[in-house]
Parts: sequence; structure tokens; C-alpha cells
Amino acid sequence: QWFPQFIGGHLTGTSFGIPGRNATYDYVIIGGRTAGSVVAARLVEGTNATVAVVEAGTFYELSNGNLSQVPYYSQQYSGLDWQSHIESGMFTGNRPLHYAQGKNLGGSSGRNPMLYNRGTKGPYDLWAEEVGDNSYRWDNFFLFFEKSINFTPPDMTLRAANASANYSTQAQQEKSGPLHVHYPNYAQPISSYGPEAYAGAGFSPVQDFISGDLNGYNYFAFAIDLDGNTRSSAETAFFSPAMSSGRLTVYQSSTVRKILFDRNKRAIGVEIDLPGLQPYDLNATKEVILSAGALRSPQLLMLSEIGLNATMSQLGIPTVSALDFVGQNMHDSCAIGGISFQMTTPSQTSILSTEEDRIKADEQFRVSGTGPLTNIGADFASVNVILVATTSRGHVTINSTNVFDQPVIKTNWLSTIADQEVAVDAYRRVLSTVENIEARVGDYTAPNSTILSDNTLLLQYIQDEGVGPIHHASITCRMGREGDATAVVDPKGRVSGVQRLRVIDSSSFGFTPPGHTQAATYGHTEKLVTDVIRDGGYADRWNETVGMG
Ligand SMILES: Cc1cc2nc3c(=O)[nH]c(=O)nc-3n(C[C@H](O)[C@H](O)[C@H](O)COP(=O)(O)OP(=O)(O)OC[C@H]3O[C@@H](n4cnc5c(N)ncnc54)[C@H](O)[C@@H]3O)c2cc1C
Repeated sequence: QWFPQFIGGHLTGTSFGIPGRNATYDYVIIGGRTAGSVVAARLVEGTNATVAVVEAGTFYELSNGNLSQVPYYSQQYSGLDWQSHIESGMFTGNRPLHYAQGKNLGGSSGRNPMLYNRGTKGPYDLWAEEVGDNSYRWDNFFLFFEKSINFTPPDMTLRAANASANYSTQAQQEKSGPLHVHYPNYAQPISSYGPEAYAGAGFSPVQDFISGDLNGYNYFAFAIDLDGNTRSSAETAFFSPAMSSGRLTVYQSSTVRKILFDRNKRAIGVEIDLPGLQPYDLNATKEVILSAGALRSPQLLMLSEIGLNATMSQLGIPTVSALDFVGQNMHDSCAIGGISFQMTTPSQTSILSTEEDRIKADEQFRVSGTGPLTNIGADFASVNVILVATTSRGHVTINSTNVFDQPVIKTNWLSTIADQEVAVDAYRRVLSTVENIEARVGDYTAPNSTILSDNTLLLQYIQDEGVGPIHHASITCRMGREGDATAVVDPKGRVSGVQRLRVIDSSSFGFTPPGHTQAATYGHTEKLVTDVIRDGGYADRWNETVGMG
């Protein structure tokens, strides 16, 4: 049972840094979300170092309670988000669009709808080639995926008989990590029509979405903890358990304004802003690790004098390291809408439309861990279209020296002919699945058949009304081979031109595999933190405690 006043077995308040007071740690981590939580936990486990995490948000269990924890409500939030917007443009019908990024311990893993999948094999091999490090090859990288997760097969005694999910024997063996990956105890009624609909459109079943093949249909797995059927996040799985070590200190609701360097360009700490207090410093005797995510890691590098000379000189920021590609090269998936139609089965929303339904579902969730609240509302027959391997590239930059001002985000979705053609073709392909859904009633409500039959009109419709974020930004501090002038970090995540500073998060990928990005972020972080530990001289202890050769 969850007691909100306890985090990781401690009263809240234990293991917390004292705001306003300078302090010194071996490692200072900026951002306690997905990557930052994993770095903190692995450093505590694999070293005897002291570690501080500075996070602008707080524990989502405290600030957002059940809404963050119960799968069905997982996309509702208050105060957990940075409220960023992307620059509107012709490819998004000039609409202002919110771009979510979690602001809490556990990060976007505490704010996302928890889908867990891993991308396909080839792109990992490409990542390895791009950066000249074979650790990123699928066969080698698998070790890092496995380290994070604890897989549980679907419980078919609780799911409906016509909602069985495939999973591989490989998945079954993945039991040693802290992040729970599981199939909900309830499937959306429409999903039972999925196999027939997708097979009719020429797709085949895949054994799961974590073994390196995404080309086919199946149910998604989610980061859900079977014990309570609540969200399993980087905070619950990694961060909070690590707090019991006594060597992990968290500064919550605290925003890093700047990374500090000595005259030899060595990162020596961070400057923190907490409203109502004078700024104060945390010193790092070994390294500063930047894990502020794909939108805010480049922002913080630029505010810390690392980036494109032209941008920074306009704002009067001097340069410690002139790196032209900070914030450039942003890879991002985008949702492009879908096809709406009426159906005879209950939908995600209609199933809980009355007060009585909600009370019943709540009781079912609490008493037996079953029912609609265990499911986020999307299985595999929701007819959303997402471009997962895009060729359009965006960027992130700054127009202010204040960390509390939003970074400028330009996604440029659908700006290449290739992405435009795939978008139109994807709608056609989806159309052929929808044709086969027996539960569909009548014609489509949107887009109408005139638009659907004309490529130009359809593309315009997608740009004006369909395209939007699914929040998978990455590579804004791109990893490249040592000496690559277009890269920001090397294959160990070390920032070029300075010392003792690494970027470990989704911004420092070398290539973004198709699919959702949290599994790649967990794997990438597990890989880079082994580099931190080895470079810190802790290899022996690491091998002994974690068994990594
Ligand atoms: C709404 C949403 C839905 C998503 N859905 C899915 C999904 O279902 N499946 C999936 O696989 N992926 C999903 N993703 C993507 C996935 O969650 C991210 O790719 C992943 O969490 C990125 O991790 P990260 O560590 O790079 O960044 P984040 O998790 O964003 O962590 C960055 C942390 O740094 C903190 N921070 C930033 N600046 C500062 C500062 N100056 N000082 C202190 N702290 C700072 C932030 O508050 C944040 O906690 C989703 C993302 C979002 C936002």
C-alpha cells in the first residue's frame, strides 16, 4: 500500500538537501527524471560516492496523486509539466501546440502513458556505426535493456478470453531489473477486433514489441507495477529505493540556472535558483551530469556558455566551448491524427461515462486490481497514426538568459517530402484496417471520404488538423565519434571542449530508433552510467555488486 508521506521507506524530508546552503558532493545530477533517476540509483549502487540530484519538480505521488499513479488517468496532470509550446508554422497549420515535458522526480516516465517498446534491431546497429561504439549494436545493447526491467506475462485469468497478448520467451527471462513491465489486467473491448482488422490489411502478428521487431500487431506492454497496478517509473523503480543508501541527496523543486566551470574548463558544480532564496551552489568533486531532457539539456548548455557563438553572443553570453550543434538535429516522432468512426463496442471514455460506472471501476481497481482503470485506454486497435521514423529535423534554441523562460522549440514535422508521402500512405493503410473492423458503424466521421480520396487534400488535412506531438524529442545534444565537429558529446556522453561534464538523457542519443523513446532512454542511460562508474575508478566494486564485465 502506498503511503504518500513515505518515499522509498523514508519520511519525506529525509535525504533532502538544505535549500540555500552551499554543499559538496562527488556527483551532481541535473534532472531527476527518467535518465537522472537511473544515473543516481546506479551510482549509489556501484560506487561509494556521494550523489546529489537537483530536480525542478517534485514527487508526482505528492503533487498529482492517483492521477499519475492509476493507469487510466495517466495522462492527466497538474503542475507536473513545463508548459512548453512549439513554434507554429506552415507544416502544423499555424496552430500553437503544447509540447509536454514532465517536471517531477521520475520525469517524463512519471508523466507519460507508460508504453514500453524498444525499437527495431537495425537502427541500433546504425547508432553504433554513427558513433563508432559497438556497445550500441542491438546484440550488445540488449544487456542494457535487460538490466532495467522486470517483465511479467499477461494474467489471462484476469483478462478477457479474446484479449490474449503474445510475448516472447526472451521477454520472460527479463526479471532482474527494477522497472516493472506488464500487460494490464483489462483490454479495451475494441482491441479484440484488432487481429482481424490488421490481418485483413496485410499485417502479421509480432511476438512482442521488445524483441527488436515492430512490424506487425500485438498488444502493447506498459510500465505498470503489478503490486497495486500503478505506474512503475524511474522514480519508483530506481530513485526512491536508492534513497535508503544515505548517499543520495535530493534537491526538489530546485532549478539549475547554470553549470559552473573553473579556469581549466572543468565542470565544478551548479548554481541553483529556488524562488525566495538567494541562488546557491552545489559543488561536484568528480562530475556534473546533465539529464534535463531533450528540450532543456541544450537550453542549460547554452546558458552555461556552451553552444553556437552567434546565438550566445546576441544574448551577451560568453563561450566556454563553441559547439555549433547544441540544440540542432532534433529527431522527433509525430502523431498525425487518425480516422474517426462510430462503433458498437464501449470506448475508453464511454465505459466510465456515469458516476455509477466510475464508482464501480474504482472499487474493482482497489479490491481486485482489475477493470478499466488498470488500462491507459489504448491497446492496439485505437486508430491513431504516428510517424516513428521521421526524416524531418527540428531544433531547440534560446532567446533569453533566464532559465525560467521557455526554450524556443521548432519541430519542422512533415517538412520533408518523404515524411509527407509516408503520412498520406499511412492514412491509406489505416483505412484498410478500419474497413475490417466489424464493430464500426457507418462511414467515417473525419476526415470525410472526399478528403480521404485526394492526396493533396489529405496532406493539407493532416497538417491543419492532424499533426501534433507525441513528445519523443531526442538528439539535441547529439552523440558522435570522438573528434566529430557536428557532435556535442562523445560515445561516453562527455561534452566536447570541457571536462567533467556529461549529458546522459534522450538528448544525447546518437540515433533514434523507431518507436517510443523511454526504453531507449533507460538502455542508453544504463550504458553511459557504466562509463561514469568505470571512469570514476569504481570498476571493481561495480563488477562485484552489479555483475557487469
Ligand atoms: C506526455 C508524454 C508522453 C510520452 N509517452 C511515452 C510512452 O508512452 N512511451 C515511451 O516510451 N515514451 C514516452 N514518452 C517519451 C519518454 O517519456 C521520454 O523520451 C523520456 O522520458 C525522456 O527521458 P529524459 O531523462 O531524457 O528526460 P525527462 O524524463 O524529461 O527528464 C528531464 C528532467 O530534468 C528536469 N529539469 C529540466 N531542466 C532542469 C533544470 N534547469 N533544473 C533542474 N531540473 C531540470 C525536468 O523537470 C525533468 O524532470 C512520452 C513523453 C511525454 C512527455
